[in-house]
Amino acid sequence: MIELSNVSKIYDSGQSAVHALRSVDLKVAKGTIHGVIGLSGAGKSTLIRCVNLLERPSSGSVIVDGQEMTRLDTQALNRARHRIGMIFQHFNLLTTRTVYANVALPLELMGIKRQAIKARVLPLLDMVGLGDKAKQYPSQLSGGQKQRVAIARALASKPSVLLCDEATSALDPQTTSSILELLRDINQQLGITILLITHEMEVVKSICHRVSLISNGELVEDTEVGDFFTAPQTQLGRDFLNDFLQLAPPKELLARLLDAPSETTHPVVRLTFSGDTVSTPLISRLARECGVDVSILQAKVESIQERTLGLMIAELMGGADETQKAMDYLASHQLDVEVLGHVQRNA
Ligand SMILES: Nc1ncnc2c1ncn2[C@@H]1O[C@H](COP(=O)(O)OP(=O)(O)OP(=O)(O)O)[C@@H](O)[C@H]1O
Repeated sequence: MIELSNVSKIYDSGQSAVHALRSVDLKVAKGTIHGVIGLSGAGKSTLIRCVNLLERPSSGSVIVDGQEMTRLDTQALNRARHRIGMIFQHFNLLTTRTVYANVALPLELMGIKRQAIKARVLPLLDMVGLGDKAKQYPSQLSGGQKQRVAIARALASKPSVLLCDEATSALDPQTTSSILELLRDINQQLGITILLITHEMEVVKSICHRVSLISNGELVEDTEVGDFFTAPQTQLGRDFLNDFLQLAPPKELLARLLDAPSETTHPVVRLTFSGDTVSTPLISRLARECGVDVSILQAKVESIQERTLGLMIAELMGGADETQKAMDYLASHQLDVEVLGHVQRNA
């Protein structure tokens, strides 16, 4: 549905060039919700704007719905953009137009007749839950309602793709959930493919099927959401996950964490359980079968879509042989084990 191949974008702002995207390959399957997550300045907005050519890539290919976007002339590009709706963080509504007139605008620009516009706009307003707000102006609406108007406007030209540029970043958590629910309904009921960018893991967790992680203009992970939450492949992915789960070692522990083991230290590990391992009594077996004591420093269980994820930070207390046996035991039970460091015994 959307296929970016080898896309690079360099902003040449006179004195210095900024490499905002570096050889990005991205495929978004038809009918899916695909999230792109990354830190500020990573290149998320540039990436999503390259899909409808609001930004023209410096090189590479952008195919949407079978069409190579970079080769279209202005008229053909305008037509192609009718099939690609977009919503923004700050809604971008026209303040002097009513809700109805905002949603009608793209249809007016397409030269559609008044009656046909009415027949399209009113059901759209009903769909986004604003059937009674047609005559109001944006200034009379809440942030969530404004985003609903923007969604209705984006859907007016019956797009097959919806691009969401930080669509919930300006909203409070409750309003965010209701907008995400609306996006999920649009995906499921209308079969619209959604590409969204966000810096919030909650957004990815709530509605995305697949997620890509962007760092410094490069896509560094591209995976199913369940896999990203249970076994991120990069340190940045792990940092996002830990921030989201708020499962970082306590400051007091960090202060005494040593990089290298010695005869007088115990390892401190972060264990990630997923699938069947969540419900297996591994820790008590670990103690029994390997002869170590396990001191649990932090633990959490999360539901990520259909999957359950357990996380734990624990100190494995025992002699060198016992702790090695314990590490082998954990590894053999498909747990993700990360050694965070080592602490002095009895410290
Ligand atoms: N028009 C521009 N001219 C020059 N540099 C730009 C332009 N737009 C973006 N950049 C630079 O490109 C890089 C990527 O920016 P981009 O806005 O795509 O990142 P982002 O991940 O969306 O960030 P944020 O989450 O803060 O919006 C940044 O270094 C940014 O300063």
